Amino acid sequence: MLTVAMAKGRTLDDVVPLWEEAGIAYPRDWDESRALVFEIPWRDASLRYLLAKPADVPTYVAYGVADLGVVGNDILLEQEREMYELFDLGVARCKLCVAGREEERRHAPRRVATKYPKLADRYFRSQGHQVEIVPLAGSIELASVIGLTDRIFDLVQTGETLRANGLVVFDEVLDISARLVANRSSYRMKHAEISACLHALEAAAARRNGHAP
Ligand SMILES: Nc1ncnc2c1ncn2[C@@H]1O[C@H](COP(=O)(O)OP(=O)(O)OP(=O)(O)O)[C@@H](O)[C@H]1O
Ligand SMILES: O=P(O)(O)OC[C@H]1O[C@H](OP(=O)(O)OP(=O)(O)O)[C@H](O)[C@@H]1O
Repeated sequence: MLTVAMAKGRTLDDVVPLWEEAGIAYPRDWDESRALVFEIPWRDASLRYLLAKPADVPTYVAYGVADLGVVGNDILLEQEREMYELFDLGVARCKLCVAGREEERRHAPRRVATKYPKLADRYFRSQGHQVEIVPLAGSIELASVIGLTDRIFDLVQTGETLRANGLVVFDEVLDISARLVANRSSYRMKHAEISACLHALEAAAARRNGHAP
């Protein structure tokens, strides 16, 4: 049995087609169901999926209740838990950016709203700025719109949320995408099953990129 902690929401939506192309079994009804654990046979073993909030996926993997996890590198980098990152799935792509109101651009940053306090602090220090971090749980743009902060440090995909709120990107900091991660001891103890998953995903991703068997 291999247990996979999957980040629900946008990550899951983008990962499912790749899972399908890789031929890895998954429950077709996990969208409609309120259940959080699903078990399904795959090859000569079985896969158990845990549907978790993205920010909780590293916890399940680090504690070893999940052997594998699927989650964005934004969360992995912010949490820095001990685990192996096996593969960049290349989906659920977006960018971690610094943004704000255009008129703030010429002023040095002082206050920054974000869901990623550690990454934001590290980034602004690397730029020679010591800023006050204002941690928020969501709708980060609001902080800049109403002038609570002069910068936000947040994910941008289409740019629609920024445009709708009169904000602009000041700097693109990191490329984000969904990653396959493994618990360290699972990686040793369940190497064959994990490799089977990994190789199926690598082959599917290579076919997508047009260089593949
Ligand atoms: N446009 C995007 N905005 C936010 N996250 C994105 C975007 N595109 C991909 N992602 C990935 O999806 C993850 C967030 O997914 P999602 O927004 O479904 O969960 P959440 O932050 O827990 O939100 P909620 O609390 O609204 O359910 C991010 O960590 C990131 O890796
Ligand atoms: O560039 P876009 O395509 O507009 O996407 C970016 C927006 O999506 C995310 O928010 P989400 O919808 O997850 O809500 P949240 O801010 O409450 O987490 C992110 O935090 C941005 O606000």
